Amino acid sequence: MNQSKERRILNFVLQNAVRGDPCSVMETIDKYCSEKEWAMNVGDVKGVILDKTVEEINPKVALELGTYCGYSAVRIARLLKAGACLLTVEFNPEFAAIAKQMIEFAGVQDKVKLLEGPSEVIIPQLKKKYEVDTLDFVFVDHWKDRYAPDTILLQECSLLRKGSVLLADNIIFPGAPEFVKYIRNNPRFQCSTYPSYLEYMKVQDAMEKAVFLG
Ligand SMILES: O=C(CSCCNC(=O)c1cc(-c2ccc(F)cc2)cc(O)c1O)c1ccc(O)c(O)c1
Ligand SMILES: [Mg+2]
Repeated sequence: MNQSKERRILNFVLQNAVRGDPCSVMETIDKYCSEKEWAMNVGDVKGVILDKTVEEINPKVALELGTYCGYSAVRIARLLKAGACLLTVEFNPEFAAIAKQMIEFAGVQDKVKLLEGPSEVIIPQLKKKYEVDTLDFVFVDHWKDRYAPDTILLQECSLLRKGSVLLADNIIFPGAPEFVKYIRNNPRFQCSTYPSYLEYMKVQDAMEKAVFLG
């Protein structure tokens, strides 16, 4: 049976990156996806915006919606301080299996908990099943029509506290118009937009940062 693109990306990392070196894993994925096969990782350009946001917040508890191959989970986890953790949610079992191996190869598995299932099922479980109190940082990068409902769900589940930061990918391309309309018109969020480019392409994209005001 022919391999999936995600399996080809993982194999390229296993054969070319340095085990235990998150930067090597990120660089190797970026090399493959810019030279061989495009894939929907946040990538090296928007990745710098993600890095700066994580470094500014220095989260103890971070959530990622949309793991895919684990690129941004590795990117975020490498910046987490001792005792901090990233919970990352992936709906697709094939992607989750790839991401698990990618996270382990990068050596960040002790900081990352990969949760497999739909975000609308996982989010309501975070407090009781995964012992989360509130989230310091949320990277939103899953199905674009889930951004708004899941932001509402995070609030309904009391998972946000004054100062919690959401960072949403792809608000220009593919776009998340319902989310942008919801978050920018919501007085409980302080929003800022970071223009950038779609991963590995000369196509405009942007990230939206939203600080929950409580
Ligand atoms: O992860 C998923 C679904 S797949 C990843 C979503 N991401 C995208 O669709 C995505 C797409 C593009 C893109 C696609 C086609 C183009 F022509 C150009 C760009 C770029 C990105 O940066 C992306 O992030 C998930 C769904 C439900 C859950 O409940 C859950 O927990 C997880
Ligand atoms: Mg994305």
